[in-house]
Amino acid sequence: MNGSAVLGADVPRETIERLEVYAELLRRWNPKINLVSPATLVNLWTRHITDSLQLSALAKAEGHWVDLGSGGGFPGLVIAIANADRTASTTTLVESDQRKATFLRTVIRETGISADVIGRRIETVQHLSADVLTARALAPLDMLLSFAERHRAVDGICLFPKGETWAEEVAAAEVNWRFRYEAVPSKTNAASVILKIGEFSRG
Ligand SMILES: C[S@@+](CC[C@H](N)C(=O)[O-])C[C@H]1O[C@@H](n2cnc3c(N)ncnc32)[C@H](O)[C@@H]1O
Repeated sequence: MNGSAVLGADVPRETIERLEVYAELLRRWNPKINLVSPATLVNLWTRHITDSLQLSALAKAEGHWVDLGSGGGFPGLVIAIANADRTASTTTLVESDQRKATFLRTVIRETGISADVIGRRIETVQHLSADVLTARALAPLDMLLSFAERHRAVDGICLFPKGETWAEEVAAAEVNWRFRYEAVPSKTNAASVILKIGEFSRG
């Protein structure tokens, strides 16, 4: 299946072409470094690419987008590709596994986009001043908020895709944090949501 068949007319041709380059590289590298579960490759365009792309509609493109624990690039690299032609948008991907960081840099080079890859642990990276902070399948919400406390800009927002146990994660995080959230229904999985969190504090 190719990108235009899944994404449709709303997505610019240049974006689809870059995503197709990315998808091809991912299929080639995956047997060596397991970027995504091999069983999900058959649904790569919905399970990973569309799942990531839906986040770009939930915040303004301008500003600094930071994706933590990017792995094979979901959602951060897909968002960087979607925002590639917007000059006021920058992207940083944080991934401590050096082979995966090398993969991310390869996709950035081959697609001709610009994005920074930091190949270190989130806890050791200097404040990144993220206007939009994303992380998928990285850690429970309680820990994600600790990471966000370190890296979010004043007035920055968090977008965290979460699966069917999202309400339990919210309840567990409320033990240590005060926050309001919006649970935006996922377009790719009826049981999943994207947690959108603005202000939060320890409490
Ligand atoms: C389960 S994978 C998810 C990858 C990707 N976000 C996705 O949804 O496909 C988690 C990734 O986070 C990275 N990671 C875990 N802890 C990290 C840390 N403290 N700092 C930086 N990267 C980390 C791992 O190396 C791994 O690639």
